[in-house]
Amino acid sequence: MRATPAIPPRAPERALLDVRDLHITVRGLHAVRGLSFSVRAGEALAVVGESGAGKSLTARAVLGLLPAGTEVRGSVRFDGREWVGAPQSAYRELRGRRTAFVPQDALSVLSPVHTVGDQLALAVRSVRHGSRAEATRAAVAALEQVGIADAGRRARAYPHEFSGGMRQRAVIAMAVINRPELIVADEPTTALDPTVQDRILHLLGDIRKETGAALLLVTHDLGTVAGQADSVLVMYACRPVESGPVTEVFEDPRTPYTAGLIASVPPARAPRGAGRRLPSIAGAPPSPSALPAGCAFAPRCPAADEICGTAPPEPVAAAAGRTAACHRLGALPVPLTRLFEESAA
Ligand SMILES: Nc1ncnc2c1ncn2[C@@H]1O[C@H](COP(=O)(O)OP(=O)(O)OP(=O)(O)O)[C@@H](O)[C@H]1O
Repeated sequence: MRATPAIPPRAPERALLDVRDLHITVRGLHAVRGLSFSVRAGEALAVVGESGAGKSLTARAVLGLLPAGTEVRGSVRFDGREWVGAPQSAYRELRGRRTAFVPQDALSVLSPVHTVGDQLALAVRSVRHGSRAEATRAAVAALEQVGIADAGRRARAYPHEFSGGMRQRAVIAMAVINRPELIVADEPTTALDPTVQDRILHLLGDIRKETGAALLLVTHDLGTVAGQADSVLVMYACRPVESGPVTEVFEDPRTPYTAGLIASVPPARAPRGAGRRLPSIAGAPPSPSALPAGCAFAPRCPAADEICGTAPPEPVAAAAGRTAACHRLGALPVPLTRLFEESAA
């Protein structure tokens, strides 16, 4: 039975961030199509999917950081206020005060000509009254909070004098220094050495819990989601595929795409690539400019049927607090991850 509407109704309990039927068109490319999700105060939501799914555009749309010439339709409400169509001046007020952005590349937000401490102090003074000395003390304390040793001295260094991991720590310090209610992090560790990635992700998770901020975390790596997020939203080729609490989605994925992503996550304790060959999803996602008429995952899906070529599946309620978009819901093998383990054998 498919009685559930395609656009889920607004959450009864008011969400801090509530996105409904978001569409983003960038330079004529319809790159995000009908995305709905919400994040409650203090909650961490991970948005996961392969390259080109539309994750970064979604994260940037929330903060009004989209490139010029981008068209946004739908609704993005932060604390009940509608932001789609708001002027940039309003977004500037929101960013840094109530929300913060952690990008992939720290150098895109740190200025090369000011010391790290001065930049942090400036961030403090842009929203709080107080003396220069107080702002500098807050900057040093924030660097200590993100685990930078000898923070007083380091605050006087320039970004290029920091390692990549330290720069990303400084960006996290900058993001949390004004105690935002929402942190949006777009692949915050992708640019880093793999040995540093886990530490930075854990730092972000710990800091978020300490400050009580909500987190919207964009990642292509489902393996990082388990310890860092409460809920997950899986995207594929511009559209939502599945959403729900992380533990439930991991234990019991409802769509073949999510199952394929889970099957290819290395076992938690094994070093990456060690042991058995991990099954992966054959093929690559389609380009957003050439999506098939039906389900965009059908050409790669071991469970695809004729119905899958008819139209893109709409997300429907799959269980309490969960949605799934698949024409074959209810007619799929259990557990779904077997689909991919068998195809890799
Ligand atoms: N400034 C832009 N100009 C033109 N096309 C863009 C622009 N930004 C994104 N796109 C296109 O929109 C689609 C979605 O991009 P987005 O960056 O949101 O994907 P993603 O899921 O974050 O993938 P990745 O992990 O590779 O960043 C892609 O096809 C991308 O090429």
